[in-house]
Amino acid sequence: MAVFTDVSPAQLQDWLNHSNLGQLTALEGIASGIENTNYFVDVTRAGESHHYVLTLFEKLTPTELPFYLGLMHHLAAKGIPVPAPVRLSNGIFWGELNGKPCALVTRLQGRSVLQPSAAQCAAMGSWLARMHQAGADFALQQPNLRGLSWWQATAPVVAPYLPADIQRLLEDELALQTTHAMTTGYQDLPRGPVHADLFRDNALMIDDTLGGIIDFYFAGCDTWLFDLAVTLNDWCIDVATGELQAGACQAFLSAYHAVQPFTQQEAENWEMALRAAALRFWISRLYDFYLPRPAAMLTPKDPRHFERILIARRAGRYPVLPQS
Ligand SMILES: Nc1ncnc2c1ncn2[C@@H]1O[C@H](COP(=O)(O)OP(=O)(O)OP(=O)(O)O)[C@@H](O)[C@H]1O
Ligand SMILES: N[C@@H](CCO)C(=O)O
Repeated sequence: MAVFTDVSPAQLQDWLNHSNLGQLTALEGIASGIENTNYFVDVTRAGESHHYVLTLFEKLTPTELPFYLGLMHHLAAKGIPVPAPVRLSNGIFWGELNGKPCALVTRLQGRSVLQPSAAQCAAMGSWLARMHQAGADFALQQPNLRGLSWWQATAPVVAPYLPADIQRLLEDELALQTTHAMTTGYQDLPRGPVHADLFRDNALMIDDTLGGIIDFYFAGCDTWLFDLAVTLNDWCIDVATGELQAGACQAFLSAYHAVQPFTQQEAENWEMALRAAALRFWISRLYDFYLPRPAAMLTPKDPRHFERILIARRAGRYPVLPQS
């Protein structure tokens, strides 16, 4: 269930009228997703059909939206397949419905895949490199709001729920990541706007082609390597065992490298990036598991999945980055 806030056809038609966006022909709540309320919305305008997704932001505040929606607009304008936000009559990309900030974005084709093939991992790697390049001249700056400062603030909140040995793992990794973030090697890594939540469920595939990437609402400025690590940790595993698949890793990393070659410095920071990416989602899943939102009838995602991934990366189980 992911319609936290109901919108009636009459309410939406009234909202569309303010921006002359046309006549509503279909409105359907979307069941998946855990962060926001989403609807599929069809309208006709000047005799043509348009297919959109309406998102009501349940937690985000209007101060964060210009970065996310502006980045999607910037990437879409450069031909990167992402939902393009619709500009409203107020000249910006977001408005308000039922007391929640909201946005209308174009609906993309495709379906998410549970177990991507090597060809699909390659499509993902190439998309990610092109997105990093295309985002490099985006004018707005916003940090990754689920970055180091958030881990430092949230780890002590979830730690008391964990057995002592797992608490020690959490504290040790956080301390190492804190020290690592101060090294010049880390600070000089290529960086810019990154998606930062590029899991399989955020990619819509049409066979081996990428229809597009959705859900930019954790995007922020961070190292490209962090984005790569988040994506590899989710895309290149055998879903049944959680272990990395060599063929998928190779396809994903080679495709990225062919568009945006890896630097020596990225190779040196790779293990810590993979560990950071595992730590980030371990902490957020622990938080959602032990401190769930009161109104949300949701099954929390398994935090132990990322505890195991962190342990595997600390033990050296990861592929090397290709070098030219
Ligand atoms: N632009 C789009 N085009 C096509 N389908 C979309 C689009 N945006 C969202 N969807 C559909 O809506 C579903 C829920 O969207 P999304 O994953 O963004 O949910 P969320 O609650 O906002 O985020 P989260 O993934 O963090 O739970 C997606 O799985 C996808 O099926
Ligand atoms: N991708 C996140 C969910 C929120 O975006 C996870 O799997 O924990």
